[in-house]
Amino acid sequence: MAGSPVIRVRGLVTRFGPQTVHDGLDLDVERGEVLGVVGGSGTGKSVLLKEILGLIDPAAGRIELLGHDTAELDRAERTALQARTGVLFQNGALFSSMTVAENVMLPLKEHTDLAPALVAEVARVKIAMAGLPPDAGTKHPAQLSGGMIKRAGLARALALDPDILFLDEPTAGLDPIGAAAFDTLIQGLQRSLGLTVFMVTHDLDSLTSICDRIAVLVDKKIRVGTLAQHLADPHPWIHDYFHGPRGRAALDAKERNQARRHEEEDARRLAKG
Ligand SMILES: Nc1ncnc2c1ncn2[C@@H]1O[C@H](COP(=O)(O)OP(=O)(O)OP(=O)(O)O)[C@@H](O)[C@H]1O
Repeated sequence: MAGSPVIRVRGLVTRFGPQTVHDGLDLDVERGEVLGVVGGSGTGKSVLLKEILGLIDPAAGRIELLGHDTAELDRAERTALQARTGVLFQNGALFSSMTVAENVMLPLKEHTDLAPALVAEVARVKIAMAGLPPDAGTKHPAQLSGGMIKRAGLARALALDPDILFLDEPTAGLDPIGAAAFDTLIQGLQRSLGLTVFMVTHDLDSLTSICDRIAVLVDKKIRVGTLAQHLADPHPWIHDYFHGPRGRAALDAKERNQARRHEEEDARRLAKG
């Protein structure tokens, strides 16, 4: 994770009318890490994601994305930079009048000069990478389950081989098995593609199982740390979040998974003799 951060936020202030959402927020996201972003409802997680992407302008502060100060870019430069990111919005944000394949092809048509046959082929590969069956490409969003919509949105987010993947509540609305499968998929893609992942989530299982570090939005700022660091943080919201019943259950599950992995390693070692 050496080198300059792929996202660097300094002194961010966000206001909507009289409401101040962020007040002097700083954040560094390192290349190749999975950063989980948590915080109470309305603390500005989604707004932060949109500001980093250049979809909302902050009232003050500086945001650097992949080494570029986003405020200094003209429209074309901003669009080119956005093409190096992929976003999975909370509800998939698929275009309902288009098939899944057409949704995935859209960024390729807009941002590349690839021949139509190649565009279709790339879309087919991305749909498979997102864990969807081949026939999913011909379906419309209304014909898909919630989990399939997330995967289709993910396929579209991966269309342009992004450096950074932004996920807004990727497991919200999925059952625990579907959510765990989605986490595994994200982790596999992150490792094989070397992605940086910025993931807004309420899902403690995702935080404990796939995130390298966790950013907590409290008091209009961010505190970033490992799970162990947050567990030792006396801030009341952070303490309640990680030590509450849901936090405890997720940590127990993490410990059980670790114990199972150690057992598997031991069994493999014994089998080898
Ligand atoms: N375009 C907007 N105009 C005015 N206020 C907004 C706008 N977008 C967000 N807000 C306000 O900013 C605050 C932060 O919103 P945001 O959606 O980022 O919260 P969040 O932390 O993602 O919450 P949740 O976990 O409930 O999704 C909220 O009070 C919201 O009402």
